Amino acid sequence: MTDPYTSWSTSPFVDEDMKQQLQAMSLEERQDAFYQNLEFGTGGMRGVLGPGTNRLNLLTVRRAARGIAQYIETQGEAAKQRGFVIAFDNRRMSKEFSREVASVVADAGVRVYLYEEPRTTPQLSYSVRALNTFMGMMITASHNPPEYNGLKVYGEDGAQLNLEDAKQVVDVINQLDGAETLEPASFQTYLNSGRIQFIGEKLDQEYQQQVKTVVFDKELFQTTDLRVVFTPLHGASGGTVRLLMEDLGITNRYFVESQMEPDPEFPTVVSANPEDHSAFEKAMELGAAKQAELLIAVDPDGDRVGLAVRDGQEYKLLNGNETGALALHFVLSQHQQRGTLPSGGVAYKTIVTSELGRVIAESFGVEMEDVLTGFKFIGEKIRENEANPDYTFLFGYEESYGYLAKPFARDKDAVQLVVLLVEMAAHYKQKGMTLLDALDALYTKYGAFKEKLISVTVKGAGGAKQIKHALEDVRKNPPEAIAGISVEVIEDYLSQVRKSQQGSEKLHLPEADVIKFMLTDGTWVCLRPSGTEPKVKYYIGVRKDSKEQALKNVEIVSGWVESWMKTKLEL
Ligand SMILES: O=P(O)(O)OC[C@H]1O[C@H](O)[C@H](O)[C@@H](O)[C@@H]1O
Repeated sequence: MTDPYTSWSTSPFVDEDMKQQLQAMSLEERQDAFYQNLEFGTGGMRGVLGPGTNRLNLLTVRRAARGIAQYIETQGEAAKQRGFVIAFDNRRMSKEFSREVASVVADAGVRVYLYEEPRTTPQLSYSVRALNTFMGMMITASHNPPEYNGLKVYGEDGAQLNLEDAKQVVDVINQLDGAETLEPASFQTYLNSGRIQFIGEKLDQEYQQQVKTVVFDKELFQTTDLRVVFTPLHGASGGTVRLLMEDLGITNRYFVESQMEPDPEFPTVVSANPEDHSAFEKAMELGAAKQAELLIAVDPDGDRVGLAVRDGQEYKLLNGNETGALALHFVLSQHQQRGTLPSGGVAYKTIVTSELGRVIAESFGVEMEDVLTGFKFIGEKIRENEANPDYTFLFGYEESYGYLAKPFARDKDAVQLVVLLVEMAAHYKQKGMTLLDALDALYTKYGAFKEKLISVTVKGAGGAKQIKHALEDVRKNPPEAIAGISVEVIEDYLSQVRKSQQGSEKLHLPEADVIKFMLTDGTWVCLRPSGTEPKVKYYIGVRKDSKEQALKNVEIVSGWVESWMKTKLEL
C-alpha cells in the first residue's frame, strides 16, 4: 500500500501549491503531518492548517463534509430538503472551507445556506433554528492561535451535536477513503442551480432583534452614565455588537477600533482569549483614557465573553464563575421584581462550575441542574424539556466564560451577554455599586465562594495515555482526605457511581472520564482531561465565611492537589 505522503504527493486532487509544500517538508514535519487522520470527535475537528492527513486543509475538510453529507442522506429526503447552514469566523482559509463544505454537502442533494462573510457561533446556532435546517456547521478554532482552524457541527435544535448523533457522524467519516482520493464538487454549479443560497442581512436583523429581548429595562441605557469599552479581539462579533449598542442607545460606548475588524492574524493581541489578562491590554488603554468602568472582550467566534471592572486606577478581571454568578443573580432578581419569575424555572451549570450558582438559584426557588463540561449538554437539556409547558429555561453557564440568557441560540452567546452585562453594570451603577461591589454583596449574602482551575500540559504521543493512567490511579487509590479535609463523597463519571458513607448510587449523566471529590467542609475537587487540548485540568472550589478565608483555602487545597497529581503523572 502506498504511504499517505506519497499518495497525497501524486493525487490529482492535491493542487500544485500544496504539492510544493509537501516536497519542502522535513522528515519530521512529514511524520507529524501524516501519522494519523486529524480526529473528528464529538466536538468536531480542530487543528493546525497545512498539508497532510493530520492537518486542516481543503482535503481533510472535504472528507469531513463528505461524511456529514452521507449522514444527512441516511436521514431521508425531508432532512435533505430542510438542509444545512454554514457560518465561519475570521480564520485563515475559513471562506474557502465554507465553500468546500457547501459544495460537498450540496453534491449529496442537500439544500445549503451559507453566510458570505464572518458571523459568530451563536448566530450560526440561531440560524439553524430560524431556517429550520436539519444541521449546521461553524468554521472556527475559537481562541486558538492564528495557525489553527476547525469545524463544529450543530443538530436541528441549534446545539452542538449530542453524543449519539456525533458518534454516528464520526463513524461515517471514519469509514471514508483517504482525503486525497475524494473528488471535489463544483461550488458554482450548485450556486447557479440555487441548491446553495447565500444568506445575510435578514437573519442578521432577526438575530439582533432577538438579542434585544434579553434586556429587562431598555430605558436604563438612555439614562445611565456608565462608560463601557468593547473589543471583539479581531473576531466576528464587532459589527453586530456595534449595531446593537447604537440601536439600544448605550451612550458612553467606546470601541477598540484597532481590534474591531475581523483579522485572521489577530495582529494586536498575544492571545485572543478573554480568559487571558493580555487580551484586555488595548481595552485597558482605551478604558483608562475614557475613564470607563467596564471593559468587555469577546472571543473571535463570539461565544465567550470576559469582563474587567474598574477598581480605583486599575482594572480587575472577573472570571467565568464570578461573571456567571452575577449574571444569574441579575436575571433572577429582575424576574422576581417584575413578577415574571416562573414556577418551573430551571438554570444550568456544569459540574466544574462554582456552587455559588446553585445557592443563588435555590434562593429564588429555581432549580439548578448540573451537566457535564461542554455547553452542548446545556443545549441538550433545553431541548429535552422545552415541550413541557411548565418548564422555563432561565440561564445557563459554565466557568469557561460561556453563558446563555435566552434559548433562541443553543450555544453560549457572548452577544446576548454583552447587552445583559452592560444593563447589569448600569443597574448597579444606579445604586452606587460597581460589579466588584455587587460580587461582594453576593458573598455576604450567600457565603464566600472561591474557585481555581489548574491546567497541566502533558504533550506528545504519550501525553493522553499518561493522563489516562494518572486518573486510573486516582480511581484505584482515592484519597481519604485532601489537604487534611476528609473526603465525604466521590463521584466517578466513568463508572457513573456516586459513593458516600451512606452507600452508592447511580449518577445520571453521560459517561465521562471525570472524578469529583466532595469534602466535609463544602470544598470540592474535580479532575478531568481536557477534550480540546493536551492538558489535564484540576478544578477546585471552596466556600467559607469570609473572602480572605476562601482565598487562603483555595490556595491550600490547590497546592495539595497539584503536588498529589504530580506524583500520579510522574512528572
Ligand atoms: O476543557 P476542555 O475540554 O478543553 O474544553 C474547553 C471548553 O470548551 C468548550 O468551550 C466547552 O463548551 C466548555 O465547556 C469547555 O470548558
